[in-house]
Amino acid sequence: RREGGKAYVRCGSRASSENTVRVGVLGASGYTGSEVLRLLANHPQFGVALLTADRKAGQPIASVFPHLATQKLPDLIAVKDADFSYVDAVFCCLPHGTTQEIIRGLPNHLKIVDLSADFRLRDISEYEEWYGQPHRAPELQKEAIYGLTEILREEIRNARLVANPGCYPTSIQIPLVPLIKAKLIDIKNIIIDAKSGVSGAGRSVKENLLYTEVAEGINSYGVTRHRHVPETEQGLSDAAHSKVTISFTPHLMPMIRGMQSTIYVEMAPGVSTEDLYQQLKRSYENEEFAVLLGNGVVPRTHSVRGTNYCLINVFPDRIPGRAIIISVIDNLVKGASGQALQNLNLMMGFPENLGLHYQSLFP
Ligand SMILES: NC(=O)C1=CN([C@@H]2O[C@H](COP(=O)(O)OP(=O)(O)OC[C@H]3O[C@@H](n4cnc5c(N)ncnc54)[C@H](OP(=O)(O)O)[C@@H]3O)[C@@H](O)[C@H]2O)C=CC1
Ligand SMILES: CC(=O)N[C@@H](CCC(=O)OP(=O)(O)O)C(=O)O
Repeated sequence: RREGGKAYVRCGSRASSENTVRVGVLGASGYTGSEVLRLLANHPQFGVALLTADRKAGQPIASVFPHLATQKLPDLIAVKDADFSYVDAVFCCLPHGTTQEIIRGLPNHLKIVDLSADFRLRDISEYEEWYGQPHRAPELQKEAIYGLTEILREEIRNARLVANPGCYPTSIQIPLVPLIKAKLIDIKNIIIDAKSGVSGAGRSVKENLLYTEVAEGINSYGVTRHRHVPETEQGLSDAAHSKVTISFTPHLMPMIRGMQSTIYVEMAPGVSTEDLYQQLKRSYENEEFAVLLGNGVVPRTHSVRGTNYCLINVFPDRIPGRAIIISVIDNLVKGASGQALQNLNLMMGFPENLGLHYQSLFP
């Protein structure tokens, strides 16, 4: 189909409609960009209008990602060559730093979901401290809404620019925000042991991501200092109306996708594990993608592969007064592209679950 002289391609196989939302994917040759395209293949309202890349600009997407050869998609072009006048919304799947420069140059009519960290931290000086670079679009930071859908749904609906959360902060905040709001846990005594699949680090070549260094081993990284700490503390502190501090250690696991956060908490005096469970049950009983397992079932990354679910459960610790919470997501879906699509659905006035009806690929 052509409009304004440009080809755009509707995803999926359903009949086209004049109301199709024309979506651009900036950074389509990366992991989160290609994951957006996988999800859009089943979206009834969004059509892909534009794909960009940097080094791979000029190539057909199928030569970068053969699994996308089954979809009719535009070729990858450089951002500078893109005509945004025929695009309604963009997923910005670009590296931190680069993103600010590119987003500040985009026209105002676009709805933007930014998957990078560039607009997640409200405090610009905190961004500059943790990301080690000046912020080049502080004026846009003021209008950005943090895209943790289950917590900030109403704000997201009216947003033009959504800062999609990081994968670790998503897996941590979904279980902890309701518990903190209800004052059920000690906000100075939260310990998080988190693990990620290697796709969490993106597709660009890095020595520590070679198969030889990732397979058959576990690598802790960012020990005592990881940039997801301020992001997570910002969200948890909002819930507490007071400064929350966390101990957080991420690990790189020899798996492609998936993320688990095992969270150790001290309960407030008189609070039981059952109270934590009941609070999460009340908070998420009407949520499609935040699911409390119950019955002592242990959440597994295998259960969320390719899905937008966050599976959670709560367990009593052997130490009285303490509890263990386990939360799993797919880092590329609820931790990135799936939550981004959930947010754009809301921003465009659609049900938030459109195009997100996936069960896990198991085994
Ligand atoms: N991977 C994950 O699980 C998650 C990632 N994120 C965030 O999402 C964003 C994208 O991540 P991911 O997809 O993993 O990254 P990748 O490294 O896989 O992809 C990056 C994309 O950006 C393009 N790009 C790189 N530099 C430039 C530039 N200077 N100008 C224009 N385009 C450029 C690349 O093009 P080319 O290939 O042609 O070089 C590629 O398409 C990052 O900010 C990341 O932190 C957020 C949550 C989870
Ligand atoms: C395994 C791995 O390296 N993971 C990345 C986190 C990916 C993510 O959520 O996000 P943002 O980069 O968008 O913040 C890391 O620890 O930096």
